[in-house]
Amino acid sequence: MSERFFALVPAAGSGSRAGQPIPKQYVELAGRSLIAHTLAALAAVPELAQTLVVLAPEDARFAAAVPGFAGWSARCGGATRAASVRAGLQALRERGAGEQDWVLVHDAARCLLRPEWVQGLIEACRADAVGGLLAQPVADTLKRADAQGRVQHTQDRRELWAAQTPQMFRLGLLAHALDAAGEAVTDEASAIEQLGLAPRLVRAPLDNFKLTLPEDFALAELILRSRQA
Ligand SMILES: Nc1ccn([C@@H]2O[C@H](COP(=O)(O)OP(=O)(O)OP(=O)(O)O)[C@@H](O)[C@H]2O)c(=O)n1
Ligand SMILES: C[C@](O)(CO)[C@H](O)COP(=O)(O)O
Repeated sequence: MSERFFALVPAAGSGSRAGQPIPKQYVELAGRSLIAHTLAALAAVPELAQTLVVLAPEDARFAAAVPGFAGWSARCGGATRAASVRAGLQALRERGAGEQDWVLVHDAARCLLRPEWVQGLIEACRADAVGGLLAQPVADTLKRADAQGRVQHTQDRRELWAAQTPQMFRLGLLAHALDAAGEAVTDEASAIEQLGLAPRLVRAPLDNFKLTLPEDFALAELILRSRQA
């Protein structure tokens, strides 16, 4: 069987930094839930065989937030993003995904995703021995701070990129990397790097940002509405 591409969407977080009354993935923006925007973008990527959403075990909102969702969901989320992704990889295996299939892990909370960015990542990485991720070269001048909030020094930014998602690796390699890395890694690429491998960086736009803080929601809504106009 030829290799396939699966999307894996961790959506089991609580959104503790977002200041919302419900988990941030279920907040409504421009007429539908944040996660519904994310899944609509993935559904428009023809290369993807299927999308699996990782939910918290106690999740009771998904079905109403994404009516008619045609992909897979599994209530196997863990205490950390890494644990949720590991459980999601196992859920993909149980649904027939193989160790050589590609998995594109994408945060539910990056709801401004566009299908063409995903296609660009796939094109750039499908022949790559390691895999890669969407990312953006850092544009601001970077300061390292001390505990009092005063500048210690200015960091050279020339080789620095901000990691985004999707992050795309073969299922078997990613599962092995995450098992070895433990809970502390904040993205898939970090786990792969710890194996001594170098994921490919694929340049992506700034508006693929992750909704994390309260002020991110108004900006995301503005962008989503401007796309509808
Ligand atoms: N235990 C966790 C933690 C996070 N995520 C998911 O990973 C993505 C990125 O994580 P983040 O932005 O940190 O989300 P939260 O953990 O929900 O936010 P916070 O850290 O502010 O609590 C989100 O789509 C989130 O739902 C997950 O599936 N399981
Ligand atoms: C995966 C990620 O979105 C890449 O930038 C990020 O590392 C998630 O970090 P968080 O602290 O779990 O939000």
